Amino acid sequence: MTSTLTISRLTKTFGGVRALSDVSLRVNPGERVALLGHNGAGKSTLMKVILGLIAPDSGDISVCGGAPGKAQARDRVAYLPENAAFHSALTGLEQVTYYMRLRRENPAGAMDLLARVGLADAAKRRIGTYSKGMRQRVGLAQALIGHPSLLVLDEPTSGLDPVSRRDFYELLDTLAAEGAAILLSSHALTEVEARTDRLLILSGGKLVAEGSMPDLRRDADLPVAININAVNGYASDIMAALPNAIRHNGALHLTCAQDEKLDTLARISKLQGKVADIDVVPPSLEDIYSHFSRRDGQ
Ligand SMILES: Nc1ncnc2c1ncn2[C@@H]1O[C@H](COP(=O)(O)OP(=O)(O)OP(=O)(O)O)[C@@H](O)[C@H]1O
Repeated sequence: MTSTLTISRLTKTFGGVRALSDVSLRVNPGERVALLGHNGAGKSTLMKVILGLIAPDSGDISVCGGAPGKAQARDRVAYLPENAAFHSALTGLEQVTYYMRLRRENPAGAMDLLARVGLADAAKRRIGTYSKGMRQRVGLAQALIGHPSLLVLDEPTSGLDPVSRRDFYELLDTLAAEGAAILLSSHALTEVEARTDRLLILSGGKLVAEGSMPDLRRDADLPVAININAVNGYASDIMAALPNAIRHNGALHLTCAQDEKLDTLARISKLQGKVADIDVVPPSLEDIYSHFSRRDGQ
């Protein structure tokens, strides 16, 4: 399959700051890919390079088969900035109509685009009266002009309520099912885990991890926590059988490597009658993300 976006060994330096260092990645048609990373990790710089707004120092990049910023790429790429600004006196319909004209598209399709993002009823209201979620939808309608093959979305759901977020991702699902490639940056781990196909983690300008959440969980290989509630009077017996266990707030806790989990559970099950209950707590998304996005000194 030909990738919609192919980046190979991309490097970008600002003065002495290495914003991107040897970054390689692909995004295929129909794929929803999340770009994660701490503040200053290089996400916006990567998006600006993809859009052709800034030139890399070195590396190769192909956007929809063309060079970033050139006509072939620009015709097929859409960008939604985190805080898209609109003229508050224009209606949603006027805004989208105006941008359709700029892109030499037939403006008769403006209402259909607004309907697609759930703004048909508010299309003739001034944007100044719209909520943040509604303004974000205008931005998305604008981004959808001309059926883009690649959508680059900078924190598209920040500030949206849960229902607006769900609607937003449902629309992205439809676009991906139609073949669009989607690259979105986000700090909302739970939502991107559920709603994207693949995660890319940038840290200090380097791509430090890539894959689905199960892939990252396996690669991180973080310890599993096990909490044990002892039957009254048996905590010491359990601690003697499980030397790694520590007592905290009346419960017993231990951690073990992923590949020791079944052995550890087998040892606990032999303590039947002494154990009232156990909880097995896998590493959280935040643990896995912090593991990969750790910076020096943090
Ligand atoms: N025009 C510029 N001049 C100098 N340094 C810059 C410039 N643009 C970005 N940088 C630096 O490059 C690094 C990456 O910045 P970038 O904005 O790409 O990070 P980010 O991951 O988008 O961060 P955030 O989540 O805060 O938006 C940072 O150290 C930033 O200060």
